[in-house]
Amino acid sequence: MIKIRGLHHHFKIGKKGDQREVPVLKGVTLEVGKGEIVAILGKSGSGKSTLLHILAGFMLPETGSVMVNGKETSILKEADQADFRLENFGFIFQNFQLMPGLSAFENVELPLKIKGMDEKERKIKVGELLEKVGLHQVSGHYPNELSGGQQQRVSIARALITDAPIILADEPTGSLDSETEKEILLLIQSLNKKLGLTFVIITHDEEVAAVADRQYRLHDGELVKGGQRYAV
Ligand SMILES: Nc1ncnc2c1ncn2[C@@H]1O[C@H](COP(=O)(O)OP(=O)(O)OP(=O)(O)O)[C@@H](O)[C@H]1O
Repeated sequence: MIKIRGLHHHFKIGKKGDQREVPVLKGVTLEVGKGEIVAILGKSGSGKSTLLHILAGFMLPETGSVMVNGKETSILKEADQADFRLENFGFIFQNFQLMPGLSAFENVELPLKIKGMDEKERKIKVGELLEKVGLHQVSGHYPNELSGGQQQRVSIARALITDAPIILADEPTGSLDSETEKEILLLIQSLNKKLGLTFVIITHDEEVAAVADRQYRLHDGELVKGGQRYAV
């Protein structure tokens, strides 16, 4: 499903004329199969977000190859990247990134509107998904009327609504207390099992990474394998 080969990336820092190159990824190779949960651990600044941004096509790698569903994404044109991303990836962020002026229902509905799905079909699809993630009773609430865990459930539903097969999660429980973290990790595990979704989770938290089938650690620009799965 995902095949990353020999990924190198550096950033240039400092003022023009006095710039320094900082290597962040130094030959990252990773394969993720359909229906797997893979966690990428790493300290702050180790390059986790950089790797995720390259995987999602927000950034081009300096060298290396990123294949998603058999397609080399680094050669796609910018407009095609956006379509490819919408079709293949759903995103979950630490700070939820919900639209404050839209209800839970409308936040989840938005990607379908963008895709041009008709209203009747949208209402049915969103209603079913909100039920699956346990939010049907608060579907009319605005983000500021929801708890952190409920907001993250909305953002998970929004990530799933377009039927993208791969969910990229960036510190998905980073803003939540430990009880709510467990709930969200259980939801991720159950969606993985029931819907066969593939998850790539980046985190600095060992407990979050422990829900994954495989864990890797980004260290000195390279991925090191380690860790074992446990049930929450
Ligand atoms: N646009 C940029 N320009 C210059 N340097 C950058 C840029 N983006 C990231 N970096 C540097 O690259 C390194 C990796 O950053 P990255 O955000 O990928 O790390 P991270 O592991 O996701 O960190 P965190 O856990 O704190 O979010 C850091 O040293 C950072 O300062």
